[in-house]
Amino acid sequence: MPSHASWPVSRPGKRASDLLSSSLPPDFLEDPLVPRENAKKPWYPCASAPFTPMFFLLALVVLGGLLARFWRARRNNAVLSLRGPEAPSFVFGNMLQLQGSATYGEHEYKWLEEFGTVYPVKGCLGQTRLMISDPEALKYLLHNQSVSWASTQQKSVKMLFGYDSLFISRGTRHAHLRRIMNPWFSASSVRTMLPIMRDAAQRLVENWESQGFFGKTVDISPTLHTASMDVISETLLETPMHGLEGKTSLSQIQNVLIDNLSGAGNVGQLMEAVIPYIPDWLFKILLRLPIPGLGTLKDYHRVTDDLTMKLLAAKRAAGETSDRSFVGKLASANDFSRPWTGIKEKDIPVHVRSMLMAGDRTTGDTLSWAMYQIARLPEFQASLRKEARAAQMSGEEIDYDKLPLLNAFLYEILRYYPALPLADRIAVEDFVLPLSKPVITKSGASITQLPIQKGQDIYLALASYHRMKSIWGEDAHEFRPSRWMEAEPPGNGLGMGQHGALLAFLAGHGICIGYRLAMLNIQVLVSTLVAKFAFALPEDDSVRPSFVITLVPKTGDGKSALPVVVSMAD
Ligand code: HEM
Repeated sequence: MPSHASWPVSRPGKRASDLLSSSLPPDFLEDPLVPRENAKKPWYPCASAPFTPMFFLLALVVLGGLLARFWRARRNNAVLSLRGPEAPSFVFGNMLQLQGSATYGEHEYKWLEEFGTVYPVKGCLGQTRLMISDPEALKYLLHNQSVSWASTQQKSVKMLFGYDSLFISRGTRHAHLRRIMNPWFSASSVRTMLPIMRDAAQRLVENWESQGFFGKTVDISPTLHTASMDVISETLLETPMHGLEGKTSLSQIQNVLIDNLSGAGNVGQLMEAVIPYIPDWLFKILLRLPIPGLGTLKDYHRVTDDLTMKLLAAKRAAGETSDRSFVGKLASANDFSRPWTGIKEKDIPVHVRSMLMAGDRTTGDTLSWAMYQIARLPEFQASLRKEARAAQMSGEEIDYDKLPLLNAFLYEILRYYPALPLADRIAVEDFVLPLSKPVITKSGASITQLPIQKGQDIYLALASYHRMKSIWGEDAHEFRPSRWMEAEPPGNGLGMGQHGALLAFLAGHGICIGYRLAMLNIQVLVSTLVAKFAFALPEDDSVRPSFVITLVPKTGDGKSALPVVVSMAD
């Protein structure tokens, strides 16, 4: 088993305290990654006298909510008639098997074979969650408004980004925000970002060359994340962040935030079950308490508010507030004639943060998995290199969508390692879910549709859906890019995703707004790196996908890392 101390890590820059550079507000923390509160202080609010009533109030609210939910769920609930896995414990239900297994899918893919595409699993504290990978059912949920983001996710979004985020807006407000933002994410607009992407790819090459780790086993994941994030932040904020040079790295600050949120392990699982019962007003008060970790969140808000507002002020001074930039588009949305129209100036940073965060780990992890599979498949790597070099040497502008091997490979990466394997939802009304094929209940009855009650917790099981043999073939559990090079992409005609039946970017009204930007960013980085360098897996490779909200590469010792052997390609 490799020890971490033995691999050089492809660090984008210097020390943690150097993460934020001169482009940030001068009063910004010396080191935002170090919580400012004394770490020895108890973190729980009831530890000091003034918080005691607050803690008991919170406990009462949560207990009441859990009991009411439990009682409602028992009433004539068709979901309970379905077969599903036994829960190893009441406290954690099946959640540790689902989200905490060393290799993501260890249990889930077996359940898919045993219980089919619609089955209940147990959440924490007796909750029932419905796992759905049936294509008809998914299509229904993606194109209707019967479900919304689950309450815990909504609260996390409000806390991380702010209250007007695209993620949690619904109906006419959601459609309005998409109308304002869609043009910036269109194919023609994303093409104008190519120079920034090429520049980031070139700087990544130089960074690796200057670190001189060729021939060694190196954890390349940090620099891959930083390079992709440099692109996203520069395109959104029109300011070079130079994360690769060790200056401002929003990616690293965001990583600390996400790690704080997702690294709570078993406690985090329980919190997820409890948070929905905390009313918004109480949640807002809790966010004001001196809880360690919230300092980093406040600093992140301060930095992103400041960067956005400075950019806006510069645009105003230059009379450019309605230009084609992202912030320009938001600033010119000033028609407040209807309740759902317009974007208030104070909310512009909310949308910037939503994009920065949404594009961060998703892009970085997808890129990391691409480099992992390139290292794993030497022959395929050689063909990919040939294609990339031929395109570079053609002397013409590269159309990355026209590189057949690269695109087949990336679609397979997105299928095999969907950045979001589980999308959390909650039913906001009673409805009847259509199913593409009958499901057999515990009593042996065959049903072709399933009544769902308002309040039902649901997982859109995207990773399971991507492993369904009926769509992807008998070899659905194999990584095989050539499936995307057949006459028609797999699942074409099912009317599911934006390419074949792929749901890595979801579909319907909530389809990932940034998928073109993400694809081009990854295409440019992968083809630049594979043209220049050769990659191989170390002999003791133990990398596996692990669930940390997204699918993160982790080594056998549980560390987030992607160790590969890098050398100059012939
Ligand atoms: C490979 C990279 C990416 C993947 C796999 C990905 C995947 C997804 C998925 C699955 C969703 C739906 C989440 C849900 O509803 O539960 C989503 C939504 C979203 N993504 Fe991405 N994403 C990627 C990159 C990006 C980038 C680069 C941006 C922006 C810069 C972005 C912005 C968003 C936004 C704003 C939403 C919410 C859309 C809405 O609700 O209307 N994503 N993404």
